[in-house]
Amino acid sequence: MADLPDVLTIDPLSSPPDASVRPPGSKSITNRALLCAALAPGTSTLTGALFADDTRAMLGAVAALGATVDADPAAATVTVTGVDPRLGTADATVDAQQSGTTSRFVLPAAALRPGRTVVDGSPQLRARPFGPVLAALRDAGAEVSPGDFLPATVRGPLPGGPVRVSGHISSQFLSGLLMAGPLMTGGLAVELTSALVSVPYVEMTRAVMAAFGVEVAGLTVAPGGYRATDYAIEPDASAASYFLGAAAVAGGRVTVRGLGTGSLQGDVAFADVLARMGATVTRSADSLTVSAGGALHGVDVDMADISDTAQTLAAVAVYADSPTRVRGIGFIRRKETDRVAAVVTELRRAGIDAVEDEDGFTIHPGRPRPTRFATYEDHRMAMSLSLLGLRSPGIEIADPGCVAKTYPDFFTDLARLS
Ligand SMILES: O=C(O)C1=C[C@@H](OP(=O)(O)O)[C@@H](O)[C@H](O)C1
Ligand SMILES: C=C(OP(=O)(O)O)C(=O)O
Repeated sequence: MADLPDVLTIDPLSSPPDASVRPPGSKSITNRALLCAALAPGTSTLTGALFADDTRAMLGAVAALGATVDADPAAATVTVTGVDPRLGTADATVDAQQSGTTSRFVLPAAALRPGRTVVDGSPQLRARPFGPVLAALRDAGAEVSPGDFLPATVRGPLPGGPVRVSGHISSQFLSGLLMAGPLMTGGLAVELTSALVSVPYVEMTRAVMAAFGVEVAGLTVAPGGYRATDYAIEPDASAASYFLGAAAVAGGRVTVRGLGTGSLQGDVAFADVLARMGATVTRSADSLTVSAGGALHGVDVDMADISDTAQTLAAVAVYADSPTRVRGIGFIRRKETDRVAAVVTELRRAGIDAVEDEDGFTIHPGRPRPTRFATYEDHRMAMSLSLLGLRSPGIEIADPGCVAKTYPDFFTDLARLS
């Protein structure tokens, strides 16, 4: 990662972008593939992997579970030799840093180990919810420390069987349980006790598990095991939203290479939201292009399935010709920060009429004034608000280094649009 200053000024583009970009590997796919590979006897090679704080946290986590990892960041490749966690009797600790996926995915896998595993993370992660996955692991027969937050200690064996878990806070609890499912003695049958958010991420879990030889039928996994494989990871679709958003904001064209019609990532649907606003979207087997030139119109959209792109849309909505209402995302108040409050507060700081409600926000178009944006230790605040700087002068991003969570070279890649 390039050295970043404490505050970064974003220079407006001198002309509309006409660019082709390939963001780094998907965080979500990398962290699933790392875990499945770590649970598979034999050696798997992952290509196109993301190297960022969240995936380094998972690399550390799978090593703590006993897997052998050999990472080559320059080649975006990781070789993983898996182990059967049910043989792991030594005590272990996992530092999940700020990573929701690492922590929520590794807890069920760690609970397969007869040794004790302590899972902890940053103060930010300690404030995020863990109650549903910890309760489900207690249901499934693991020994789990009391409480609903990190640090948490888990210990197997994990008999499995029927478990109940909520879906309305995060889909990551369900994904984590499913991935440990084949190694639970009795397999796993999950019953959701509330409506699931972020649904495409559970489809992604099924797809990655299938690539490693495990089928999920509905929410049921039979006892069995993973098979080591070589696995290619697509570029990150949430990261791509900033470049597609840039095309919309600056009235140009951006192609994202590597995100084709067969993408496993729900966030590619962000392009469809831009299409509803008036942009043109073109898809091929291995790319996604957004071009914009005319007026952008506000939309009323439920983003419960693609909530990592809600802040991107908030930035784009500033330049539309009518208000944009985003619904269905109350649960993003418990991500890296309260993202609803944070994005509304920052846009208001720039003089934009932005209004929050319990379930989302409304952005009224306007002309942002020169502003130093706070970023709340949230990579997506930094990346999305930087889009305003591509069109409006005097936009500064405080603590730009927070993008290291998922996209260390984001600002270098953004500068390539000019
Ligand atoms: O499973 C995943 O890889 C993710 C699921 C989503 O979280 P929630 O299910 O908590 O909404 C998303 O916001 C996160 O960035 C990654
Ligand atoms: C919510 C996010 O991450 P996580 O939940 O994996 O920490 C994100 O990357 O926007």
